Amino acid sequence: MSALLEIQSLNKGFGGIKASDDLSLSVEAGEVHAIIGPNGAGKTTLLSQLSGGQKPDIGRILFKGRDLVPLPAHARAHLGIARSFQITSLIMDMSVLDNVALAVQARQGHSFRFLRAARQDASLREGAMGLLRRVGLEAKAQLPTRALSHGEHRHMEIAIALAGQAELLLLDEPMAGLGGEESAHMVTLLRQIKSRHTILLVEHDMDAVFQLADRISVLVYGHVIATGTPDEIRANAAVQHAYLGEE
Ligand SMILES: Nc1ncnc2c1ncn2[C@@H]1O[C@H](COP(=O)(O)OP(=O)(O)OP(=O)(O)O)[C@@H](O)[C@H]1O
Repeated sequence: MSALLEIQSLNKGFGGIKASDDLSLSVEAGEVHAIIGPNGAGKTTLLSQLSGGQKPDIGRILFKGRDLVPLPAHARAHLGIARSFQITSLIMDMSVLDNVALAVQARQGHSFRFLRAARQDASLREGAMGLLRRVGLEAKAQLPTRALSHGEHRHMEIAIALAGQAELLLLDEPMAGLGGEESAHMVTLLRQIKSRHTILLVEHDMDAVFQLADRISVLVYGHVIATGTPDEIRANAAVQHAYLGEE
């Protein structure tokens, strides 16, 4: 494996708070790399710096050797990085299919998102149906989005993140708010996705993290205190002290 993403000495402060503190880690092509850490450890701030929502004060983010820091969010998306949001971006009054078709259209580089065009364009609809099939929502394509459960909305968000065929998916708490059965469905879905995409996963659900991750990095006060396989992280005394011991 080779490093697809190399994060080098990121620093990001908010007033006196160091949200990223000399943060370095690498994500290998093909792996699921989970970021765990207590509330306020800087996980969301890290994702924002990767997707382009925020700029680091200092540091480099190399994606396939190219520094992303000077690039705006849309340029990073164009290079093959997609982020799914903790806060849903779905349009509830639209059908499931239309939501995903718009995402396919947007990722094809159209600067405006016209619903009418998305509805009439067979290739967009077929692309969107293919994505809905991948996340198990094909049968619900014509329903209004608001008719779906919270768990199904999270699956839709994964379909939207997949619309751009990104090489690297940044997933922000995909398990948030899901019940037991819904979480199990999401784990199964992410396992399937894993074969075709590299995934950086921020997640509080430790069962899901330990089932899915090839490697885990533990963030505490903006700094990576350990990176390793799930077994290595479980056995790491500093991690147990800083985080897992609290569970
Ligand atoms: N825009 C901001 N302005 C000021 N402080 C901020 C801002 N964004 C984040 N912070 C602070 O930076 C630190 C890291 O926040 P961040 O949301 O990245 O943590 P997190 O690990 O994602 O937390 P959680 O697990 O609760 O989602 C926290 O102390 C937070 O209060």
